[in-house]
Amino acid sequence: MIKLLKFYQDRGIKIVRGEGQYVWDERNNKYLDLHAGHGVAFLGHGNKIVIDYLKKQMEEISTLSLAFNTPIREEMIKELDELKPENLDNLFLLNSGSEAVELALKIARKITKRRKVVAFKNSFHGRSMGALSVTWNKKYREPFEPLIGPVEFLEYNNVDSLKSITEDTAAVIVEPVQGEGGVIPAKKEFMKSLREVTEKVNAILIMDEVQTGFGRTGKIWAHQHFDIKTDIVTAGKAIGGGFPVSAVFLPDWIGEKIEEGDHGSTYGGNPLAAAAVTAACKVAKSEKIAEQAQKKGELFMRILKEKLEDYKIVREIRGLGLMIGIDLKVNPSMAIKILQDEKVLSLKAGLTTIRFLPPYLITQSDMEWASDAARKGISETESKRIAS
Ligand SMILES: Cc1ncc(COP(=O)(O)O)c(C=O)c1O
Repeated sequence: MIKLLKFYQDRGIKIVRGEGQYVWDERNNKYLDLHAGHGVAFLGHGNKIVIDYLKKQMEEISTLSLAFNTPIREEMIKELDELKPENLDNLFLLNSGSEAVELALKIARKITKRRKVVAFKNSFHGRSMGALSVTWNKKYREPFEPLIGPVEFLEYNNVDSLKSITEDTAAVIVEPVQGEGGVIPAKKEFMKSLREVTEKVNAILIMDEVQTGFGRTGKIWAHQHFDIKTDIVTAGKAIGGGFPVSAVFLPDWIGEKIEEGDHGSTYGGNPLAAAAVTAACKVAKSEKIAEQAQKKGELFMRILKEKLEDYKIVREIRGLGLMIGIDLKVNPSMAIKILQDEKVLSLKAGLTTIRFLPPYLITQSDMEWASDAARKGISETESKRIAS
């Protein structure tokens, strides 16, 4: 029988359906889903508006090249206009976060006519060749070298390290909160300095908001926490309400220099993706998802701190909005497994962090459930460590 390659460790359960912040396995066990398909299901599973838009679009027309116009794309543009990052009035749609990063890197090279890209230690930007080149983890990169270069990795949150950004830098790519790298929020002075330096040397600042974007951190765009404007924003995951779609936002001064043939995609901006994004925007506005993420994130963090901070193996509980990491002094895999046994799905970040990426629908009792499950996972990990 043909084998489906997964590239991820199998979690040992078969999920058959999802609704809101919950999923169910084949034995009808209910789980709180703080994994959310690597953060995609921020609007919850099976959002009614997203489903209705997709069904209708499927019936009307599901595929149509960008060479032709169609009403759903016009509707999407109208909806997205109120949510787009400030000054970034040009949009290209693709299908995954990595593809959005690829396009951003291509554009930076074309516009600046420079080659070097600066990224940061612990960064994650995807696994296609360009995106992988600016991803920090050597384990992901080394088997595929030589990658696209030159790339220089600087210390994240270290203003001094920004001196290496010079007139030969085409672009700097940064996550406002490093996700895969360990849920590490950027410091305000770091982001402000990064903006200043890139402006000074005319390097393009690419804000990779694939994980942080669309409300998760308590603002529609996480870089808004730092009162800065950026040159390019890449988005993905949450923006399609579960449908695979990504986006690159650009300002006019870059958009004007893009020519026919510079990029393209068979599926990019297809009517189904446009329908999904339109619906997601409607939900984002009517449900005020960013405000909810901010309030709920603060509450969740408080509950987690109360219940977990006293454990010796807990180094730090940190995050922004509903992007939360419990950083341990040890490998978190056993705790993540115990969380799953307690019917709470979470994921690993970096080498030592338990990561929660909840749907915005999470309630206080869900938070208590997750915190109690985390306490069990952490206390058992701690006792096992003491015993060994
Ligand atoms: C910040 C960031 N950029 C890019 C990506 C790659 O996205 P995708 O897996 O959709 O290609 C991810 C995925 O986790 C991400 O977190």
